[in-house]
Amino acid sequence: MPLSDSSSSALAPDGLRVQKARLAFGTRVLFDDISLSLPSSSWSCLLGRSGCGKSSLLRMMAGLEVASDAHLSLVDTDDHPFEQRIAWMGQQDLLLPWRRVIDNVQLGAVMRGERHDRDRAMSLLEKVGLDWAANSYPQTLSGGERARIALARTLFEQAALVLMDEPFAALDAMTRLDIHAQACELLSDRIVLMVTHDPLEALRLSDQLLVMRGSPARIEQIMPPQGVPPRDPAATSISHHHGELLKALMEQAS
Ligand SMILES: Nc1ncnc2c1ncn2[C@@H]1O[C@H](COP(=O)(O)OP(=O)(O)OP(=O)(O)O)[C@@H](O)[C@H]1O
Repeated sequence: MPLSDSSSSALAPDGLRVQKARLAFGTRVLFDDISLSLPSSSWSCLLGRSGCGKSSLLRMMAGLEVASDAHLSLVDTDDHPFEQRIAWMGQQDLLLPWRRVIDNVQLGAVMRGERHDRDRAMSLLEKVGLDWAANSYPQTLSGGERARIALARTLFEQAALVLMDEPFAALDAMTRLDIHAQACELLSDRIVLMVTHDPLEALRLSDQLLVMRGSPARIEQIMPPQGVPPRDPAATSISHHHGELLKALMEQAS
């Protein structure tokens, strides 16, 4: 069975751009006039020091209220506002403990009062290797299994843009490597922007490596290692880039 969920391909734009992003809390300007391009079918990782505004930028892209002085525009390659559904995956899996796994996968549709699509939810559970757990409750599953259910739920949304805020941070290193490979394949036809604190994760997954730094912050692109994600974490190119990336993260932008 092919892993990627082709039902979303028709929704995918050629690319997206964030324009004129600004965030200030009173006189503290976190960023101003930030622009960012997200190519189609690409995975971008956003890194930066704690508190520079990464999660806030993601939340603003998701259309969430962050501050009164916060705005950006999210447009497609024809400069039209991007108004399709956006999927969100965060560090907390937010699975409802009183609902079975299969119902958690379909939660978005349930909340919107849409028709349930049990077959599709089941097929996504199969893709993440958890069809056997469809009728279980989330608390009976491991952290890694719960993360894969959250991934299936994200895929169920059929959103062209997937925003991820440290979705794998709570997982142990080996589980993280497994889920990287699966997420990379399953989300290959989406535009993914992921905030992470883990340089290795970013080097493994990124088509586009973005570092947010400075005050007010700006976003700089760093060349990702050669090869197609998910890259082998033991590859020498990864260890070489790891040092470079850490250096970039530690440097204070002028
Ligand atoms: N409502 C608020 N009022 C004032 N300051 C706020 C508010 N919400 C967030 N901030 C500040 O904005 C800054 C950016 O927060 P944000 O969570 O976006 O940073 P981050 O780069 O994602 O950090 P981390 O990597 O630690 O998660 C932080 O210094 C935070 O304290």
